[in-house]
Amino acid sequence: MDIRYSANQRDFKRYTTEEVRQEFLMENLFRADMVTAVYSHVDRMVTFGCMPVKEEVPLDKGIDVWHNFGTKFILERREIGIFNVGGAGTITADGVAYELGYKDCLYITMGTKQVTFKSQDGDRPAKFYMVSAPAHKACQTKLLTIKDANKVPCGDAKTSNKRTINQFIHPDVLETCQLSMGMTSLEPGSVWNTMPAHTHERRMEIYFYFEIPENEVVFHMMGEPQETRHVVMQNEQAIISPSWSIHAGCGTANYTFIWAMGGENKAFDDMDHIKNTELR
Ligand SMILES: O=C[C@H](O)[C@@H](O)CC(=O)C(=O)O
Ligand SMILES: [Zn+2]
Repeated sequence: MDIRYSANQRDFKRYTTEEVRQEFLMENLFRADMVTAVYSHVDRMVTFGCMPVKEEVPLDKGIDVWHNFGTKFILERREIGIFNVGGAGTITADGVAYELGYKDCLYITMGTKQVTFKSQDGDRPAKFYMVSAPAHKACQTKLLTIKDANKVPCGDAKTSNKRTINQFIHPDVLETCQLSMGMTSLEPGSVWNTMPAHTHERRMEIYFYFEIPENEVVFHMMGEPQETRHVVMQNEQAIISPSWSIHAGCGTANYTFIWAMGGENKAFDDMDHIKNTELR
């Protein structure tokens, strides 16, 4: 399994482009009938990707669970949030089947032994993007559609950041141990997410960019507010943001992204905003 040990903000200042990418960027998440997993030591958050084509693929396919997690099954002491960013598919969790269309989300509780993924049509495979956090109690496994999400319109076309934050796995919608996840959609002509940028010392965050049109990219900004770097990201790539790092992006076209957070608290608005003019 791809393991990322936490990098600190002092050494980060001296990283080359390649070192920044190796440390934080996650590529090739969706490989046919495989599970890709990246274990980050930042809050022990694990990012998974699975694209079932011909097979029904178990979450632990190709993963030595005892070696990497020290448990008998992956969700023995973990919870997970899953978004489908591909064709229609089915997730089966301990015998219960959940149908997920495009952009539907499933939260699966700690204690779930068997999780498998299947596509309805292998020619239009489902793509399951997932983030898992350590958990300490069982919550309710729940399917959340875009209709169930708490919608927060924000930004403005004048500042090129008109967008809707869809809060799916969020305290107002669903109880979890520490995971929160949602999806932010930018309107055509709006390309900036987040600004003004923020950090949240008490949580880490992972961004997964998708719906980036062909030949377009997103310049993802990271680093301490006064020591920023950018990572040029392509469609369906994800990036880790430690608590000390801003996380904001500017696309060469509009796009959508899924954010996932874990750490000390679940208070969505617990952010330390940085004035645009104070960034360096
Ligand atoms: O801590 C919260 C996260 O960074 C995102 O929800 C921000 C976001 O989706 C946006 O403003 O575009
Ligand atoms: Zn954030």
